[in-house]
Amino acid sequence: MAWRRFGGSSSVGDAKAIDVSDLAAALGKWTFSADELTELATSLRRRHSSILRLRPELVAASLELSLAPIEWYSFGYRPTDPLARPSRWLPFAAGDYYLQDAGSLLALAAAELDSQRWHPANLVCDLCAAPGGKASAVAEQLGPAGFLLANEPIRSRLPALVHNLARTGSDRFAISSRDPADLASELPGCFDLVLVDAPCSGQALLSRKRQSTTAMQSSQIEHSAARQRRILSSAKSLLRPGGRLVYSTCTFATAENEDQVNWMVDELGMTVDPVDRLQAYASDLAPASYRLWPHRHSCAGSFAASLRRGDEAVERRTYRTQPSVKVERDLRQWFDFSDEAHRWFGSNANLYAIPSDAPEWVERVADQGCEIAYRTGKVWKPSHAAALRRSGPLRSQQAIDVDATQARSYLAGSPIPCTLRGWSVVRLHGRPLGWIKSDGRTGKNHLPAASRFANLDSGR
Ligand SMILES: C[S@@+](CC[C@H](N)C(=O)[O-])C[C@H]1O[C@@H](n2cnc3c(N)ncnc32)[C@H](O)[C@@H]1O
Repeated sequence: MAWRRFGGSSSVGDAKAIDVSDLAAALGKWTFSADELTELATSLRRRHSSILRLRPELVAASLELSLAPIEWYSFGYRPTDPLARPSRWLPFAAGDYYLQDAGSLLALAAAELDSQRWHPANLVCDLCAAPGGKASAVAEQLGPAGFLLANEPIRSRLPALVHNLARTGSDRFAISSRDPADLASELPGCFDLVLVDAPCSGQALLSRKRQSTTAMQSSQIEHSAARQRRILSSAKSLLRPGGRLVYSTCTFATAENEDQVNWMVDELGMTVDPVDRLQAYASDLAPASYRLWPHRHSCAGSFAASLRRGDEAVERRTYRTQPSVKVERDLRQWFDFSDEAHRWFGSNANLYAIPSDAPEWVERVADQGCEIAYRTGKVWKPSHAAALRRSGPLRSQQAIDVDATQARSYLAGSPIPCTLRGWSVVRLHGRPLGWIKSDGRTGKNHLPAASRFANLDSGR
């Protein structure tokens, strides 16, 4: 599985100069003064450092890092030192935070994940989920009865999604890889909240050097806008009456942003649902629409909007829970499978667990969930995701606690001393890091190569 790393460099990029008139045309109906347009063009050549999105249960002060809060999202923090490399800090390897562009937090703020209005029992679909920047934030905020379906149609993008969801330690998610229209015909009216973080022309990615200036071309913008409308129609069908849709992009073109909001109101009959505390970022071109700009907000830039499906009746299907797959005997050595709290699905190569109160339809559409075990040849092994789980009776029966020095050594891939025999989870101050298998003296390191951290700073 590929682990997506988000670097924290703040150096000035060497991206090609951006033609100001091309930029003005690409913005569409949005207008800036000549000076501000030049400022924006300059800012698009600058790389903005990633920020930290903390686990909701953590208090920033407990990390003993020098951080300043992000204004638009309560769990977002920026290192005060612009040269800081938070991807090299031990708390990152231990799963205390996710690194992403501050602009990505706008959609989370629009979904009100960090507010009193968030409902932990929500059924959520992230329709365009990889690599999981938003899906992982949702998974961390779900409580009993809540569930996330993270959908990503491009299969090659699934490993990063799988990995980032595993890092949350939650089991309240499943992963599908369907075209949105297929999913909508399988699961009409099933969700309280659908996130559409749409594929787009990606003009904001210019500053992260993950997009070329073709992002400015009208053909690219029109192509993206047409695809977004198809996805949005499906997203509406997935919502229950009154359910919420949060639409977001990382591009500046109004054709892919405010125009789409107006289209959803006019053509799909949706209503807008303003987010009061985002008023400072409100767009004048459509209601309940918010923007961040690289030259104003020290991020790559983003757009988010909040809408609701009307109360019209939706014909819901009934689903029957599929019987759990039979759990083989050798899996019982690590976990208690006798509990009624879980359902199991998978194949004879991978076993996934979901809480037994997860929606009945999960096994119909899911390819993966929280992986508990996988088989190589005839031998079952416990999965890395199972070690990282932070709740529930499926926790390993055995764990060993290590200090920061041992944790760094383990995370770099080294064996560690362990007097327990067999499989144990290695923990740092209660945070699970991964598996070892010990002969009673030395614990062999079972961290997947993609989850190792060879260059952690020693002081943090
Ligand atoms: C902006 S990215 C999503 C980022 C993700 N939400 C996050 O926060 O990490 C858009 C995603 O949509 C996926 N995608 C591409 N075509 C799609 C389609 N027709 N329907 C749904 N998603 C699509 C892309 O593969 C990509 O992973």
